[in-house]
Amino acid sequence: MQVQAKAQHSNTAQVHKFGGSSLASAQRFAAVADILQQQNCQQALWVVVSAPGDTTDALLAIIAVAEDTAARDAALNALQAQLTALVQQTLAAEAATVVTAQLQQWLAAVPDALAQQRVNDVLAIGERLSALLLSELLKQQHFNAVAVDARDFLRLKQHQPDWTASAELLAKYTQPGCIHVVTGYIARDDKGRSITLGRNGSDYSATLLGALVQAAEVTIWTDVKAIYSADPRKVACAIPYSQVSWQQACQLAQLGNPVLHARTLAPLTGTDTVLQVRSSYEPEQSGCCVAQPSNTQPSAAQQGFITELNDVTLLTLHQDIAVTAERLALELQQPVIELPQQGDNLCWLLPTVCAEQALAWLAELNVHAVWDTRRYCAVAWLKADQAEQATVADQLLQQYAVLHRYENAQQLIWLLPEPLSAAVLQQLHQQLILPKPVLQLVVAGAGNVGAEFLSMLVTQQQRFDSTLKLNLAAVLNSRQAVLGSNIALSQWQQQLTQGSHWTAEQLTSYVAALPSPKVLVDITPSLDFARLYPEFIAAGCHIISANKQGVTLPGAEYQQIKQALVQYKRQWFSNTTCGAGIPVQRTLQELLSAGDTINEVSGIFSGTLSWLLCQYDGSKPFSDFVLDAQQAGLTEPDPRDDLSGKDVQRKLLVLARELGVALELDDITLQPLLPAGLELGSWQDFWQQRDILDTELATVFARANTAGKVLRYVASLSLEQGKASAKVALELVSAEHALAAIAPCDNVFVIRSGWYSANPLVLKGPGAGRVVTAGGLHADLAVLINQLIGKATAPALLT
Ligand SMILES: NC(=O)C1=CN([C@@H]2O[C@H](COP(=O)(O)OP(=O)(O)OC[C@H]3O[C@@H](n4cnc5c(N)ncnc54)[C@H](OP(=O)(O)O)[C@@H]3O)[C@@H](O)[C@H]2O)C=CC1
Ligand SMILES: N[C@@H](CC=O)C(=O)O
Repeated sequence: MQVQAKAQHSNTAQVHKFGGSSLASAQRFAAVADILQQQNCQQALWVVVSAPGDTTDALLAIIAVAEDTAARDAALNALQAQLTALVQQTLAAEAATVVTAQLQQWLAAVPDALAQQRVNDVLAIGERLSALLLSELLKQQHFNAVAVDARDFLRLKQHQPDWTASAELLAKYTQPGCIHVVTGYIARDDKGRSITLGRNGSDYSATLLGALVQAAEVTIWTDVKAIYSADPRKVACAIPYSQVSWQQACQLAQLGNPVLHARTLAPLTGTDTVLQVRSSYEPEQSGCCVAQPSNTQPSAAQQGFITELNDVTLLTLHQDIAVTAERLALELQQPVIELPQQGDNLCWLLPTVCAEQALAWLAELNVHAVWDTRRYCAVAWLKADQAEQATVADQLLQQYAVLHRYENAQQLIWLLPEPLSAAVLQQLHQQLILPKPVLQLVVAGAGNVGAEFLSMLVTQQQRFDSTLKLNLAAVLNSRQAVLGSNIALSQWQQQLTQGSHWTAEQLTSYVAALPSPKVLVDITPSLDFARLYPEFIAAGCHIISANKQGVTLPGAEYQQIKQALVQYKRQWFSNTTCGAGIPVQRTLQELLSAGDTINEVSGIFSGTLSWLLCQYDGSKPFSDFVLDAQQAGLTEPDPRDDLSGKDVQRKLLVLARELGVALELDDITLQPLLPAGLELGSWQDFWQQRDILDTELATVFARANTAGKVLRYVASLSLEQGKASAKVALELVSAEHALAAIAPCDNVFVIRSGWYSANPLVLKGPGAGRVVTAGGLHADLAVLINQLIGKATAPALLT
C-alpha cells in the first residue's frame, strides 16, 4: 500500500465508525452523539456512518421492484414515512424541517435514478441521511460539525484505493476544528461513477479514511463489546479479548470473523494506527484493541480462537497460479480461506454460495481450479502458542467424522460433514482455549507417606494435564522448606536438603501470596502445624490432612477451623486420618446425605495393631515385631502412639465428629496395649524397658491361645437416642468372630445404620502403609480437583 502517498495530517486524528444498528433510532443517534462528546476534543474527529437501521435493505427492496411503479412508490412512501419520523424524533423542529426537506428531495429523485440505472445513487441515500442527521444533531449540541459525502473524495480504481487522488480531494473538504461526519459504504470509481463498497463497506470506509488522515485510532463501534475467542452465542464462556495482534486479526478476518473483515484491516496494515472494536451499547467498556506489530511487545501473548464457517466448498489449485486467495475474496466480497499447504497444490475454502462465481472468475484469468462438490463445515483453531498440540481435540472430533485436517504452526482447520453442536464447540473451546487452572500444592511432611505422595504426584500431573495443572509450590519438613514456583518433582528431595529454615509467619505469608486455587497437604504428625490451619485457610488454602491432630483438636479449636472454612469458602478433606485409603468417612457422608441414620461404628481401626496381633506368635519378642511394622511404614512416627491405643482413640473421635457427635478425646474410654508408664520419655527410654511390653504381650497371647481365641484391638462407637458411648480396648475374640478372619494390617469398619441393621455394612482392607495412605491422599486431591473444574456434583470452586 502506498502509505507515503496519503495526505499529511496530524496523527492525533481519530476515526469513529457507527454501523446501522448503532443508528437505528433517535435514541441510538443520541447515544452516538454522547459517545462523540466523550472523545478528546483536542484531536481531529472523523465520524463514518452507515445507513440507519435497515434502510439499505429497504432501498434494495425498492430497487428490486423498480419496474413495478405502484410497488416502488408504495415502498418509497413507507420508507419516507419511517425516515421522516426518525428525523423528527432526533432533531429539534427547525433542523428537522431542513433535513426532512433534503430527504424528500433525495427520495423524489429515486424513480429517475432507477430509470437511469443509477442504483448506487439510490443506495447512497441511507448513509447521506445518517451523515446529515448526525451532523445536525451535533450542531444542535454546539459542536462544529459538517456532513461529508465520501463520494466527494474517496476514489477506487479496480477495487483498490487511489490514495493520491483521494488525499488531494480530501484536503479540499477538510475544515480545521470541525467534526466531519462522513458517509460510509459509498465512493466513486476512477471514472467518477458512484460505487458501493459491498458487505461491511462502512468499516472499510472507516479504515480507508483512517489511512488517509493518518489517524492515531480507528474505532469500529458495533453491537459486541469485544472480539471473542469463539461465537459467544454458542460458547457461553467465550473470552472477550481486550487485545488481539494484527496478525491474528488478519487470520480471523480470513476465516470469516463477523466483526473483523479482511478489507477492513488492509488499509491500516503497515501503519501505526490502532484499531479498536467497541460496543456503542456499552461505551463504558474499553473493547478490544487490534494492535499493530509496532505497538505490540514481541513477547505479547497470542490469543487462542475457535471459529467455524458452515457450508463451504473446497477448491484445489496449482501452487504456481498468479492470483491470491485475498484477491478472490476481494472480488467475491466473501471470506476465502487459504488452507495450510500440504503438498504441491493450494487448497482454498469459500462459501458454497459463491463457488460458481469464483470458478467463473478464475476461468477468466485462465486459472484452473478443481471443485470438490461436497459441502463442508470448517472448524478452525487459531493457536495461542505455536507449539500447541491438538491431540485431545483430535480425539474429541474423531467421532464427528473429520474428512480433512490442515495444520500449520498458527492454525488447524478441520473439515467436517456436519456443523458441530454448541455442546461440542464448548468442549473444544474448553480443551483448546480456556486457560487451564493451576492448583498450587503446598506439601508439609516429606517422610514415609509424604515421599510416596510426592512420587505418585508425577502420574497425577499427567492424568489431569488436559484440564488442570498441578504445581508443586512448596515442600517442607520440620527443619527446612523449599518455597518456589513449580518445583520439579524429580528434584524435590535434593532441593529440600538445601532448603532454608522456615517460620510459621514466613510460610503463611508465602502461601497467601500464591495465586488461587491452592491446597495444603498436611502429611506431618505435628499438633503445632495443625494449629496453623485457620491461618492457611485465611491465606486461601483448601486442606487435605493425613495428620490426625487437626481433626482431633479440642472441640473449640476444631470449631475455629470449621468456621474459617465457612468464612473463606474452603474445603477440608481428611479421609486418610481413619483407615488410611479406605473411604470410610466418605461412605458415612454418603449414607448421611442420603438420609440414613448411623447407630454404631465398630471394628479394627489400627493397621499397626492389626498387623502386630496377626503376626505375633510368641516366636520372638513382641517389640521385634514392632520394629518390623515400623520398617514396613505402618506405624506412627512414634509407634507408641499405636501401642498406647491413642491413635485408635483419635480415629474413633474422627468418625464421631464425622457423624456430628461433639466428643472430646477424653470422652472415649481407652484401654492401652502399652503397659502404664512406657508411653513416657523418649523412644530410647522405652526401648530400654521393652521387655515389660514383651512380657505383658506374651502373657495375654498365651491366655488367648489357651482359650482358643485371637487378640484384636477393637474400637466401638454406639449412638443410642442421641447418646454416644465410645471405647477402644484389647479384646479376645473367638476364631468365628467377624474380626478374627483378617489379613495382617487389615482395618475393618462395621457400620450399623437404619438401612444396614441386621446385616451391617462392612469396609475392610489395609488400613496403614505408605502406598495406601499416599493413594488415599490422592483420592482426596482428585475429589478437590473435580470440584475445582466443576466435574463433581458439588459446585465448581474456581470462581
Ligand atoms: N503411615 C501410615 O500408614 C499412615 C500415616 N498417617 C499419618 O501421616 C502422617 C505422616 O506419617 P509418616 O510419613 O509415617 O511420618 P514420618 O515421620 O515418616 O514423616 C513425617 C514428616 O513430617 C515432617 N514434620 C514433622 N513435624 C513437622 C512440622 N512441625 N512441620 C513440618 N513438617 C513436620 C517430618 O519432618 P522431619 O523429618 O524434619 O521430622 C517428616 O518429613 C502422620 O500424621 C500419620 O499419622 C495417616 C494414615 C496412615
Ligand atoms: N499407624 C496407623 C497408620 C494409619 O493411620 C495405623 O497403624 O493404623
